[in-house]
Amino acid sequence: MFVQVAVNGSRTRADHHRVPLSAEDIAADAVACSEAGAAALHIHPRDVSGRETLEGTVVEQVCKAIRRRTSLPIGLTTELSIAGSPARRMQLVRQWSTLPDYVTVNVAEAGWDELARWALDQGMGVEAGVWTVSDVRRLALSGLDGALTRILVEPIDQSRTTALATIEHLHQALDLCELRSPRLQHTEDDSGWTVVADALKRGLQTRVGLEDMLTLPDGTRVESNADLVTFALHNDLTV
Ligand SMILES: C[C@H](N)CC(=O)CC(=O)O
Repeated sequence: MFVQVAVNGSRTRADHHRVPLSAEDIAADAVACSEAGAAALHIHPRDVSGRETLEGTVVEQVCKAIRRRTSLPIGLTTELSIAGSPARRMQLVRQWSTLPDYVTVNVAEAGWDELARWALDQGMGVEAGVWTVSDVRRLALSGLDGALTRILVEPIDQSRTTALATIEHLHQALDLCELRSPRLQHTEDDSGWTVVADALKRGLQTRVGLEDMLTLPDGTRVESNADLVTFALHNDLTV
């Protein structure tokens, strides 16, 4: 079972007191998640004030702090809202001197394909996030499928029922377009565990973490990212 952990996203300490923000906190969290059985990381680097950033100095600190302590593959966000514009995003990532193992690229965002091709040219992996059937078509037309680390199937801001319907449409479109990259399925908040359970039923990779959910399926608040990983790996969510 492949469970990635999204340790922080845009969450703040007001959301959860143990959201890791500094490079050292993220590295310590990564170690705990690795020991709990996580297969890979998804991280939003933060500056000293805790704000999300794609600045090269912070990316370097985060990657180096993690690699000093664990060999878990490191994935970084490239969310457009963090950089502000596609041009600024490219300017920032081109300054990275230490590279993560892969980046997440949202196909709905302007400039996604230039960013994905640049990342592949640098030897990084690319996770391509698809939110709609239009994203799937765009991804198919790009011809990037064979080069991707995985496709992220991500219904955004949807109720449980709507999320499951969207997922079904996304998989049908991916099949129709014959996109063969491994699929990881996840979403956030109330629908998070429903979508994880559906991923496991389908035999797909999935993702948990404080970015995606702050509670267990029964509403109990979790203490840490490692608790979420442990729960996903040691409970039969498919029943
Ligand atoms: C909508 C999701 N938060 C997208 C995600 O988790 C990947 C990313 O950082 O770009």
